[in-house]
Amino acid sequence: MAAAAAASATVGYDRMKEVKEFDNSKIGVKGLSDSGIATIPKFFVHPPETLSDLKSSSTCAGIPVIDLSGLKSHLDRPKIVEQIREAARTWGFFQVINHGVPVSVLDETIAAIKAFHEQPTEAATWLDSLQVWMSPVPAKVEDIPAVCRREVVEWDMHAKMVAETVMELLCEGLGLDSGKLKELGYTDTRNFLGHCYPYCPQPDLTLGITSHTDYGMLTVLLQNQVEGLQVKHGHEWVDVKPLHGGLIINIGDSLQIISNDEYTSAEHRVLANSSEKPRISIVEFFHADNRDVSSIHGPLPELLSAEKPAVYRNFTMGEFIENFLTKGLDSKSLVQKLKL
Ligand SMILES: O=C(O)CCC(=O)C(=O)O
Ligand SMILES: [Fe+2]
Repeated sequence: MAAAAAASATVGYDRMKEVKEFDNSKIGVKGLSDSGIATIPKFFVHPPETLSDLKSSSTCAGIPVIDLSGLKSHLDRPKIVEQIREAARTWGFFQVINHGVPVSVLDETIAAIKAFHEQPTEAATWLDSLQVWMSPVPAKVEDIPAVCRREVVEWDMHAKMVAETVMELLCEGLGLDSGKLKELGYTDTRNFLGHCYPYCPQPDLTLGITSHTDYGMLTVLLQNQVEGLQVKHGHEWVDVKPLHGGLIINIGDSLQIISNDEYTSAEHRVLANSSEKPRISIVEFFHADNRDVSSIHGPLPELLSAEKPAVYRNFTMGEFIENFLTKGLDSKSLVQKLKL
């Protein structure tokens, strides 16, 4: 990581040794936070270039909020399709409200993930996560921690339903049949992350998650009422204000490519948490079906014409997986690699 390079440049400072000692101590970041430390260990400090613009610089109201209640009436559907299309094109990030998932389910899911993280852990960054593969190789239910098992399984079902609704609208926004993207199997390849960002005493020196784009098709994100998520819009970082009852949707790199740049994946990051309350976020990623590494994806032929030629070359699922394994959360690496 860049932080490693910057920190290890300090003469006489052995970052790796300190990281190792910290790992061996089994205290974890949550343990540090709970112990009431006033300063964070040096190896967490990010380089000046990442720390210089942490504050949101934007004066805009925030990412678009789209009310899905009108879907019950067929008359409102074209208006909602247009709102989703515009948000996916210009922001790559939006919130949906009245999505059909009861607010009590959102609250229970957040409470369960919080309870999971209140158990003793050894997290090694300002972010601690529970990760569960839901499909195509689902975790055995017994493998999901008992404290949040029921809620994780239930959340997966709701997140899938919301993703399906939004994907249908996104298809229509591209002028395609509403089931077109489902053919790519995105609901069959999904993983669940239950993040916890403990209180950080020096939030100006580090980050929860560094800037990245999600690399799948679509992400459904549920957060509690603690701020921290920021989205890049143009050259500005915009705070995503918690909206009780809302769900955040963002476009991943794969969908940017498949839509031939009609939709965009936006860079986002999470600040270290300056609030005493832990920040909880629950993220479900939907990917194109990754079971067959030889399967080929790329800009949908239906979207291409002489005026709109392909902006990306096709790729195999194997190439996609390899890119993730080597590049990790490197923003837009897939988009850049495949650009013609
Ligand atoms: O915690 C959040 O709000 C965002 C997490 C995120 O961007 C990710 O897991 O990819
Ligand atoms: Fe992300």
